[in-house]
Amino acid sequence: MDERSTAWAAVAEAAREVPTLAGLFGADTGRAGRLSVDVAGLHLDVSKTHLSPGAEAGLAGLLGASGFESVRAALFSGAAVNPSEGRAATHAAERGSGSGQAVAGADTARAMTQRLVERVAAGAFGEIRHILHIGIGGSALGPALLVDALGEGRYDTHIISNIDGVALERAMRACDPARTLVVVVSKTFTTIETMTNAESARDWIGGTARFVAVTAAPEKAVAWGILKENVLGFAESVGGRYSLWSAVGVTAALTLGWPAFEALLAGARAMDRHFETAPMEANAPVLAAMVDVLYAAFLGAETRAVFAYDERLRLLPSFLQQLEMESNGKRVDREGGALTHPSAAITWGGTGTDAQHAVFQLLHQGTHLVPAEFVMVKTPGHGLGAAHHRQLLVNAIAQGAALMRGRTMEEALALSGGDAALAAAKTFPGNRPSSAIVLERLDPHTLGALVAFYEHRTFTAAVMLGINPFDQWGVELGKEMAHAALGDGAGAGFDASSRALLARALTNFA
Ligand SMILES: O=P(O)(O)OC[C@H]1O[C@](O)(CO)[C@@H](O)[C@@H]1O
Repeated sequence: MDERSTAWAAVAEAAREVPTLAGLFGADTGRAGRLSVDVAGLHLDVSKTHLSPGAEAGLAGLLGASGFESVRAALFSGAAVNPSEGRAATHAAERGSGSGQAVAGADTARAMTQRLVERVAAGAFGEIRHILHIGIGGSALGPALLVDALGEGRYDTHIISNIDGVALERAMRACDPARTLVVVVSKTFTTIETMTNAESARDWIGGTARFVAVTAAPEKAVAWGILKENVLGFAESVGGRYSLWSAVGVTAALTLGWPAFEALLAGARAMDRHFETAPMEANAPVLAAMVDVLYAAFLGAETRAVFAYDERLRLLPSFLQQLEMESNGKRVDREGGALTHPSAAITWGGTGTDAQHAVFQLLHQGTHLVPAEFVMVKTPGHGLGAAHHRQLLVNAIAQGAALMRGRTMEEALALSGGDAALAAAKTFPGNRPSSAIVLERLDPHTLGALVAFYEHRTFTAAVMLGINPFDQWGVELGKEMAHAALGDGAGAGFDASSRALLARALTNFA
């Protein structure tokens, strides 16, 4: 057996004997403190998970056997960590972390982005009241998270992604075309949804004078009609789902102001430093990744659920779905060999307390194992008084406590007047895992740290799983087949069912 296989087998062995959560706390009175980390305004607590001392040691061994320290150094130095595309992954350089040429390139690109923000404020595009951001996937989800989380800004900002014209039409109705700046964000500048929406926006405005492009293919944006001075570039080595730190963040920088954008980058840099230097047992992204891999690859959890107990973070679950599933939803390893173990879990979630009244039944009493994550913010985002926020936070914490504690049959019988069937329905198995993240406050700095935490957690899990988190070949086939069917209108290469569906669905467009 090679070193990685041996380390993998050691984790599997530790996972076979993992104690209950109550047992883990009983054996270690310092567990809550030992498995909590404070960094950059973020408190992480993974103590209510089955990360036993044996599993933690095994996973640390797996990281060592997977060359974690050298891959992490390669990430920050700008070396090619994305083998299937032969590229570096320079998102940390975009916020000024690490070394190598990418950091200097990112500094220059950032200065151009700042200049654009200043030009808009100085009236270079006339009086701007609305921003219409057009992009999809990584070219929309990050900016949308930032703008939604950090509240009302200087402009009325709309972020449009879907090809369904309903989305764009609704935004158009809310905006005055004469006072709208359109920001078209597409790394490739070929994505069909984005280009179709951009064309409709161009028709609506009647030209491209108030258009800005953000792309790794600036020549395509210019050929499309956007003035060269309004085109912001970013490097090919910045993946879409990791791109909000680059010029892709310009909509957030415009809406929230440049100092806020700088604070976002500074928060992420603080997390970068922690990730690079903190010891494994006190390294927040590493600990969280160990938990993720333990459940997904060793304990059979097919999903993990993230609940934002804060309305301002309601887009966090959808942002994380792309970050985690597009990064780590792979079936081959870095060398192209078939994975012999599960890759990442399916990420899903919602907001609390809403989700308690919708999906928590399954978490508490269903037959699936679902590690839950509760994300909270200490300070409220409203001025309505303490009752709202107190209830919000207490509910999040009570859910985690209830998942772990459960309710025994004896306790349930006492509540059911001895009715055994009712008592069975009222019994909770408990021993169900959760982790908690508490932010000191929600501001650009802590949000930057939070997003960088999730990026590094995803990367660390990929290292343990042996996969490349920076490519996304799995999105190509469906795109290609849609392209072919748009060309011939009949789906010549499709199966019989899909051809019949095409014929039925497209009768209005013959
Ligand atoms: O920025 P682009 O090139 O328009 O791509 C948008 C998104 O499409 C994807 O390639 C997936 O289809 C994502 O990875 C990316 O974020």
